[in-house]
Amino acid sequence: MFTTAFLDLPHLASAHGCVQLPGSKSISNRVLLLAALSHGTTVLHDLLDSDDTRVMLDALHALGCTITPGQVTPGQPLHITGLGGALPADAAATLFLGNAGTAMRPLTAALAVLGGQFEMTGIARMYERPIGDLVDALRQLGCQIDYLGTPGYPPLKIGHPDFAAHLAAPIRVRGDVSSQFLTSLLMALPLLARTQAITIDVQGELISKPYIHITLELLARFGIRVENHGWQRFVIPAGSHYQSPGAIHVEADASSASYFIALGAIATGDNGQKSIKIEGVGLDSIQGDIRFAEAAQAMGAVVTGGPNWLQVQRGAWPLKAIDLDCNHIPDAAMTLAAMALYADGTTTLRNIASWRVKETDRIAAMACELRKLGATVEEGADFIRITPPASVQDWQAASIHTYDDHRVAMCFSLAAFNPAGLPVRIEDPQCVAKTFPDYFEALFTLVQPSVPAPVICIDGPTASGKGTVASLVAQRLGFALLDSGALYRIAGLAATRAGIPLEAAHAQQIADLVATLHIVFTPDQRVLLGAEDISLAIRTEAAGMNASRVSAFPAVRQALLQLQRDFRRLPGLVADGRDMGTVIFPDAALKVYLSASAQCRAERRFKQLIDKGLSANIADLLADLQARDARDMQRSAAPLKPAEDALHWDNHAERTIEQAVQQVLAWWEQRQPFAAAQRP
Ligand SMILES: Nc1ncnc2c1ncn2[C@@H]1O[C@H](COP(=O)(O)OP(=O)(O)OP(=O)(O)O)[C@@H](O)[C@H]1O
Ligand SMILES: Nc1ccn([C@@H]2O[C@H](COP(=O)(O)O)[C@@H](O)[C@H]2O)c(=O)n1
Repeated sequence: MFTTAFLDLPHLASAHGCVQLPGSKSISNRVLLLAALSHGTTVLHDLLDSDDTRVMLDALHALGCTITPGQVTPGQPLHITGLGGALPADAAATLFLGNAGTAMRPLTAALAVLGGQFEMTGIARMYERPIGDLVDALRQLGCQIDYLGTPGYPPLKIGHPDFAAHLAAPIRVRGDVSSQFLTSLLMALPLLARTQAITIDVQGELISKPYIHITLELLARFGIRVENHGWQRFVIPAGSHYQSPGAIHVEADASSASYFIALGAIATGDNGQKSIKIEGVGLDSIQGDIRFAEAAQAMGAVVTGGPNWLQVQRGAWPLKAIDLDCNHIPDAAMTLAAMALYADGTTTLRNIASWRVKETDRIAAMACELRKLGATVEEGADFIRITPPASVQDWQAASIHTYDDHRVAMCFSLAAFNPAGLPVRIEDPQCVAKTFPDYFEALFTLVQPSVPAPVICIDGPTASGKGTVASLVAQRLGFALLDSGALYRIAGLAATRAGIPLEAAHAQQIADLVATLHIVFTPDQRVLLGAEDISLAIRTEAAGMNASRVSAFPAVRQALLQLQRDFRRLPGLVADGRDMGTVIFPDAALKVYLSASAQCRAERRFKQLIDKGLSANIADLLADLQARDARDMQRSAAPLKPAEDALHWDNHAERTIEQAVQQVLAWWEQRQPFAAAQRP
């Protein structure tokens, strides 16, 4: 997951390939709660691991469920032993539910029915998301729920219920604000239906019926067969009780599929040879958002599918503008707003009032961000109308504010295919953690940029600070990192171990050896040669000197050339070394040359070694680094020198690491088209 302040998507040209989607959030949090309320142990396969499922799991732990392993682990099922429909009389807990509506609402209902002393808390936005209609419905039953802040909104305090004389009458709940209120009652009230049927009457037109469909399907898997009377009355039969189904497989998230369906419609090109294959969810999905596929088809996508997969290609281009009631696909409909940027006219999405009370006011958010890109947008209480930028010149490079809303972030990644060749900046990209933590990584495996991914080169002599600065710049931008010196160090180490003299006469032998090496840089910055961790072995001063010797051989440099260029990937690369800007990436978007006096560098290296617990002597270090400088600068092959277009930073003794990092980032920012004025 990208945890950077922003993520710059370079302009993207096309897409194709296969993506395996993470589990559905709606299904994951429902089955977690249903398993927790049941008798017996449920084995859950393919659960989503995200912010919203994590808060649910934490809450269930706090309530006393046995859960192994303690968290969602890729490829491993999760075993959850339920509470058997009851809590100890003295049950008490404060539950933090973040911004997860699928946790706050159903847990509130279940705990209000089970009784205890609970505080239901979350982040600030959760306290702006209404829950009053659910609380009113639960109070009709005799549940004890108090508001701890603004009436009608979390945080809440739950006590022990008094059901005397309340169960016989139908429970009334509004269905026109959020279908989660009805879902919550449908999941909680079977706990009271052992001896008598419970009836729920929906007030107003029920919105988002497909989500209720998911709830009913999953309830049936856990032994609760609810009668559905025309989506206005639901009856939980007497004698209902939760029973674990044993094992459940969670479908991939149909809402998450919408971004990749849109990607196929927008970016697979006209010749019909490329496509996006989506695995984990098919046209027979129980999730309502699968009907996004129909909306995408109406806009021109060619969608085929089977039981557990979808395949999408571009059909009509430009896409066709549509006018659609989106009540049945409220979440995925946001993706249509992004597709509307590529349509042949004005697209209107109607009946989406629920957008106003989601993670953010989504109508306002989408309107604001689409306008930044150059679209003309009209918004109403329950609709949005989008006209794409009138011409290529009307597109603007935008820094997209994401409002802590995963769907805003994912939708606007699609704007990187704009016809104007502009990059798109996604602010706070880690908001996708709510449902799809690795969304951008998945996207990057499918897309091709219109020009090679951007590179920032940081060259300079030994101990000038390049490695330190490059690593921090890469972290802040979410870019990959190439420590090219490590490759020469590995070459020197491998040759020495193989007994090959580090002399020009053996250069080809060393180069041949280098070509056979299996080198891996791990995400936690360890270096593996085959299975061996050589991170420390290559960091000695002797290894640096050997690297300097082998690096003077053109054959060795040639053997490492493509390996270095292969580090270039989306969203970008920071490369440090001696010839990054002059030889390896001559087209780099930014080249920086770091320098510092030999004395300053020797002192820094001395401190670095002492801090690592290694013995060192400044005079020896100074002599060594001067020898290395001389060899690196004087060799004929790719000598150390600033690229002609490099920017210089004197990293002298008075300057801090952070100053150097800020300077490089400032130079980088100057080359980006995102106007600071756009940011709210
Ligand atoms: N202003 C600064 N900028 C960068 N590094 C600094 C600075 N001040 C102190 N240092 C320290 O200098 C030491 C040397 O830095 P670093 O290892 O990044 O250099 P390098 O140029 O990559 O060296 P080499 O090419 O030998 O790998 C590190 O311990 C780093 O923390
Ligand atoms: N692009 C590069 C990088 C490094 N070298 C040589 O390797 C030696 C070790 O590099 P460090 O950055 O890890 O200290 C260095 O002294 C250079 O001789 C190179 O030639 N080209």
